[in-house]
Amino acid sequence: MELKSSHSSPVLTDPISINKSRLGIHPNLLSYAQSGGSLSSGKCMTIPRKKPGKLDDVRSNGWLDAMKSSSPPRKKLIKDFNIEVAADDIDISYCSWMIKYPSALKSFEKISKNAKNKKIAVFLDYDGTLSPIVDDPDRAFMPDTMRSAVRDVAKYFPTAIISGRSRDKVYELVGLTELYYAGSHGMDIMGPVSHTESDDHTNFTRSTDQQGKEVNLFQPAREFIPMIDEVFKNLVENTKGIKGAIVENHKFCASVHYRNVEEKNWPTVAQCVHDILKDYPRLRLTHGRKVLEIRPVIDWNKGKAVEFLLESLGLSDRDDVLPIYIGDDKSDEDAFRVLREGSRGYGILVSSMPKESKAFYSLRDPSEVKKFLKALVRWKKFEEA
Ligand SMILES: O=P(O)(O)OC[C@H]1O[C@H](O[C@H]2O[C@H](CO)[C@@H](O)[C@H](O)[C@H]2O)[C@H](O)[C@@H](O)[C@@H]1O
Repeated sequence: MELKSSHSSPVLTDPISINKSRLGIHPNLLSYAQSGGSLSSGKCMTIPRKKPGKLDDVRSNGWLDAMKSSSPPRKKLIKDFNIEVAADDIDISYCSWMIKYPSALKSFEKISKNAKNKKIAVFLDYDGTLSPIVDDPDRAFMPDTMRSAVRDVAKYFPTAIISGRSRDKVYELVGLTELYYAGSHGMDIMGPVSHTESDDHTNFTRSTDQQGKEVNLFQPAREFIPMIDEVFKNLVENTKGIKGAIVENHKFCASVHYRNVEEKNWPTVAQCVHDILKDYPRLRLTHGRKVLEIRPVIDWNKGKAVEFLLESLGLSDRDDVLPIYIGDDKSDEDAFRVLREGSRGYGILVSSMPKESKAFYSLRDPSEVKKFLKALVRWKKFEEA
C-alpha cells in the first residue's frame, strides 16, 4: 500500500505547539472529548494560574467528571426498589434514544439491502463488544459461542479486531488466526501484505504471523516504546498504595484502571497519573470505561486504523465496499467518525445506556452483537445460494 502523507507521518513533531495553537492549553490537560477533535461543543479549559494544591489539578481539568461518567452503572447495583424505579426511567430514555440510533438487528433488512452486491468488511472492538465488561481485565474472556460467530463472519468477510489492548493480548483472548489484529488503539497493526507497497521503512516491518504467513506490521508509535515502558513502571510504583488500581502496559500505550478502586480514592488515582504525565508532554490522556489511557500524541487512532486496513486490503476508494464497525467505547468514536464523514458503511454503537455517538445504529450488549454477526452470515449464505 502506498502510504500517503496522512499515513506516513503520524507523529506530531511539536505536539505542544500544535495543541496550544488549537486550544491554548497543554495537551496533557485534555480530556478525551476535548482532545479527540470534537471541539464543536465549545468546551474549553483554562490552565490554573495558581500553583495547584493536591488534587486541584484533576478537579479543575475535568478528569474527575469524565471518570465518573465513563461507564454505565453496573447491573448488580440495581437492587433496591428506588433504583429499580430509576432503571425504568433509563428504559424510557433508552427507547427514545433508539429513535436516533436504531437497533442494527431491527434495521437488518435495511442494512442488508444496502449491502447487496457490495463487499462487506467487518471491524470489531474487543472489550464490551465481543466480551462483557468484567471487574478483572485479565478475565475478560470471550464466550465460545461468540468466538464461533466471529469465525463464521471471517469466512465470508475480511474481519479485523481493533482494540485498546496490546495486539498480543487481544490475539490471546480471541484466538482466531483468520482475522487481522490491531492493538494499542490501532497503533500496532498486523495486516496483509498483498496491496501494501510503501517506502515508510520506519513504521513498517515485514513479519510472519502465528502460522508463518507473511504479514505487514505497521507501528506508527514505535519510537514511544521506551517512554511508555518508563511511564508504566512509574505508574505501577506510584499507584501501588491505591487498593484496586490496576496498570497495564500495552506497548504503545498504557492503562490505569479504577473500576475496583473506591470512588472516594478516584481523585488520588487521577492526581497520580496527572503528576506523572506532566513530565511527558508527548503523551496524552484519554478516558475509557473506568480506565485512564495514556497514549502518544500522534495523529493516529482507531479511525486511521480502519482506513489503513481498508487500503491494505485494496478496499478503499471503492463504491462497492461497505465497512461495518462495531464498538462500545469512546475510542471507537474515531472509527465511527471516519465512516460517517466518508459516507461509507455503518458504525454500530454497543450500549445499554443512551449516549451521543457518531455511530448510525446501536446494539444493546455483546449478546446482540453475536446475533447481528450471525444474521450477517445467514444473509450472506442465502445470497450465495
Ligand atoms: O478497545 P477495547 O478492546 O474495548 O479495549 C479498551 C480497554 O478494554 C479493557 O478495559 C475494559 O474492559 C475491562 C474488562 O471487561 C474492564 O475491567 C475495564 O473497566 C474496561 O475499561 C482493557 O483492560 C483496557 O486496557 C483497554 O484499553
